Amino acid sequence: MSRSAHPAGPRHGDVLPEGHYLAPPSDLNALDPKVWSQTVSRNGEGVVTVGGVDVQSLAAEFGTPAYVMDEDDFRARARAWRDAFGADADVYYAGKAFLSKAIVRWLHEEGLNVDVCSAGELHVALTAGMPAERIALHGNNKSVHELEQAVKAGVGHIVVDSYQEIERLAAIAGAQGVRQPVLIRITVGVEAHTHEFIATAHEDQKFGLSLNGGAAAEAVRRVLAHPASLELRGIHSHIGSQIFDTAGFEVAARRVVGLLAEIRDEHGVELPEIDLGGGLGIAYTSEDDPREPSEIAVSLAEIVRRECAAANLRAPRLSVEPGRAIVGPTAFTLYEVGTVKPLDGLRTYVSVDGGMSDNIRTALYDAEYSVALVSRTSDAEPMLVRVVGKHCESGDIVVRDGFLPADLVPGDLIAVPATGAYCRSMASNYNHALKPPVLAVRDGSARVVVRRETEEDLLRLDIG
Ligand SMILES: Cc1ncc(COP(=O)(O)O)c(C=O)c1O
Ligand SMILES: N[C@@H](CCCC[NH3+])C(=O)O
Repeated sequence: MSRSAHPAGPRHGDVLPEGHYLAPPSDLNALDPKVWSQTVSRNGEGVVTVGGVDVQSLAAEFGTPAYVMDEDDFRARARAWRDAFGADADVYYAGKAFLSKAIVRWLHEEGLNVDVCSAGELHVALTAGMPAERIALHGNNKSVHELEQAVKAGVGHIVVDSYQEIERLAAIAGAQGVRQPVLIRITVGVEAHTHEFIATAHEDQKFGLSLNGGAAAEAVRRVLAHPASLELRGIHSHIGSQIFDTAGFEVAARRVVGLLAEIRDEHGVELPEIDLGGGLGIAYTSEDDPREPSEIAVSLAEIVRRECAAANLRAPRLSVEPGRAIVGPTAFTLYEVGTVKPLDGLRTYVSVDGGMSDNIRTALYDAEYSVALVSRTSDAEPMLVRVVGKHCESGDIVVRDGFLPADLVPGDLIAVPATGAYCRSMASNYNHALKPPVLAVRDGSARVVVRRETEEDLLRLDIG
């Protein structure tokens, strides 16, 4: 998420302030396949199409703003993870990135499991038909209600995150006469190279039980003290999100296997599973270089195999929990331009009909995004733009720095790619904005999988 310094690039007129880090792209009409989903292209008229449907038709039929999801691309990415990890591993899609009934059905069909972290996500996953044993429940402060629902449904794993939760869950499972399979979430002490707010394996934060401080080993003792109601299946580690450098995962894998060996030595049990979490980064701009799932699968499996052999342990079953890497690149947000406001010597502000209510990531994490004019092509010079929303907030920024053609006018459609993850799921009703719909597009047809909110929806909760 850090901005990389760019060497003094080509200058186009005076569009780029002196010393600016970003260079204009050589072709403003090009759609970099790194940041756009696989079926996106331009048709003969220069209009962008996805899944065989052009964005003008989408805007005319469904309105803007809208999240437009490429179903084939989603399925292909889900399958790529499934295939990369193979039959000896499980891939849990992290539902927090974006969850809906359609997504759950696609995951089910493609052979993936789901990780949920609230009763709400659990409800969606179960309602859409995901078998409970293929669901894992996470959370650092799961309520009694959430634990009861999960045990009652028969979820495959509950990932425990505190001593108090171990006791709570043991009591709940005991009361239901269930022996609940659990994993223990540990913090392995890795400083993941990502934004502070989304790094989760360093010591000073709320998730997990510390390996170095001994809390992880103590949690193992406490879970094993409830053999009738808790079945300790393994250890879980998640080091953070939007990570490109895989060294952190490798260190985590080594440390998790190290704990398995300590557990074997202290308790005489070999735990059969480990989960190394999610967190693989995606390309938000052409400068990002994510790794393929197949590379990650090979290196993680190899490290686990090697470390287990060295510790004389049977290799445990491996799980991973990618969210962003599956759904992030599959969708773009389609907006209509409302105003174009050039500020001399600075940049041009382009206001769209959405904003921080449909994409909070720029304001929250200083995240970078790309943007393109999608309703036509243009030969005009590039102009440096900031794409902003319509909220009462100067930090209401969707794309901090991007280039659009200088002949951009109100009514043009622009799109921000790679908004499939953590945009709709973190959307808000700030200023009573109506959350946009999610459209699934495939084989020349589009359908609404999550409808646009209406003003009636806003009033439904407001009982006066
Ligand atoms: C426990 C856990 N698993 C999986 C994920 C998914 O992360 P990502 O969407 O970065 O793959 C997260 C979010 O960071 C998480 O907290
Ligand atoms: N919501 C974050 C990532 C946190 C993932 C959940 N632990 C993002 O948009 O990048």
